[in-house]
Amino acid sequence: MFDNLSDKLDKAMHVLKGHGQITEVNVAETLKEIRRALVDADVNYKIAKDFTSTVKEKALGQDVLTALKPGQLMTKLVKDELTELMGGDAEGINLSGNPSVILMSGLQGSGKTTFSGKLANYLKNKKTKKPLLVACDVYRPAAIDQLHVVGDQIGVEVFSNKEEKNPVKISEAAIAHAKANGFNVVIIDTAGRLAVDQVMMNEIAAIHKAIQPQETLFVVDSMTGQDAVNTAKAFNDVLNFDGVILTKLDGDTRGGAALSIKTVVDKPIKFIGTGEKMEAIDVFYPSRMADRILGMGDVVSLVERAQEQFDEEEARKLQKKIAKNQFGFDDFLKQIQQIKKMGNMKDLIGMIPGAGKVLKGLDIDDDAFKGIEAIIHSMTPDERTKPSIINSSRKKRISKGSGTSVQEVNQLLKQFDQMSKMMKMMQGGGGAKMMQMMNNMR
Ligand SMILES: Nc1nc2c(ncn2[C@@H]2O[C@H](COP(=O)(O)OP(=O)(O)OP(=O)(O)O)[C@@H](O)[C@H]2O)c(=O)[nH]1
Repeated sequence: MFDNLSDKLDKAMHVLKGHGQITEVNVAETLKEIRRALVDADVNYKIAKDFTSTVKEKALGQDVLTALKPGQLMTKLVKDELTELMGGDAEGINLSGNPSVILMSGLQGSGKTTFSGKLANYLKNKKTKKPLLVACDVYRPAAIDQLHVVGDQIGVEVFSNKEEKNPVKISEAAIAHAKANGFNVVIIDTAGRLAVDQVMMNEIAAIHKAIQPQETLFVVDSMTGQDAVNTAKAFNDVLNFDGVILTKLDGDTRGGAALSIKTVVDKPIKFIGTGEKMEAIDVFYPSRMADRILGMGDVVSLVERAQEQFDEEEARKLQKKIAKNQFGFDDFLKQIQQIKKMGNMKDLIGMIPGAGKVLKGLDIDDDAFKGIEAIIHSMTPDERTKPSIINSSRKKRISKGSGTSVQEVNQLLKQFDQMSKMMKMMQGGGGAKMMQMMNNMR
């Protein structure tokens, strides 16, 4: 996420390294670099210029006796300003209505339908709501089918009517259906167009006026950079929406949309989409995002994700297995699946402070566990519970079955063996011995 920007900001801070204090001269060069980094990330020039002016004012106004070194001070000031630029405090969505009606707006392909599903899934699982999804695209039957596929996937009912060509009527009927059937949130997915046009704007304005939603959200593809900001402005002029959803932040986006939208439309970014899966949705926290941009990671989100996946019952079972020396490849596979549920590898690594810098240039596969999983899947149940029986002919068979080399199979077996020993030791509290083992593994 925002790798280029992070890199450039890091270099900009470097200018101050070795200087005892911030002066007009050394700060000027750093600020020039910061401005350039922001403009390169597709941030509007005026926003970038205002940004550096504020940082400069604050930097020169700081007490010279501050305990922070100039580089650290500048990083803190930039972090604070980035947070401010992206919206200050995190803002939730309004769920006060009964039902609460949420209207989705945005261009075709921005990720409206996918996000409607993600939001329904999030509200159902994390907020114990009973959501109803509504398909209001009266032009493309395929869009209605797509929402049904999403609904089936997450176990949420979808309201649609392919015969009705008036989206206002569909929305009203859906709300009546929700009231009669105990749904407390209604998420309306509307039709998008390839570009902003009057017909689409009139249509969504009419829906908006008729149903008076508690929350109108504008969904935008963050990969579209400055265009994202222009589209946001056009929609906001008509709808006066409540919040922005930035999708596809998992891609190679430069970050400009995230950094400029709040200033242009003065509406908060509420959620971000970080993948195609239904779980790839995150509440947007400006301060955590600023940390990530500055390469400081986002440990809070990482721990939260781990906690979400943590199952106490499973953990207890696992502990018992480890104690009895019964931890096998099936358990290992389960652990991998849990990690995978936390998000893609690139995203997770980006949350570890400093990791981005250390692993720079390394091509981390989205599915880094593919090879390991293939190897385990090629093992027999017996081999999974008693890896010690895997002799050389079995290794050959496993490598063939998984499309890997015998060397890779060997490597996994060795790592698994060391890991099992380490786990056993952790149970027994053999600290020093474990350190020795970790050193060996390295
Ligand atoms: N990588 C990634 N892909 C996404 C994300 N959100 C949506 N997509 C993909 O983007 C494409 C378009 O998403 P849709 O949800 O169909 O977009 P839409 O706005 O509903 O488009 P229409 O229904 O045609 O108006 C699909 O292939 C999605 O899988 C995201 O956060 N990350």
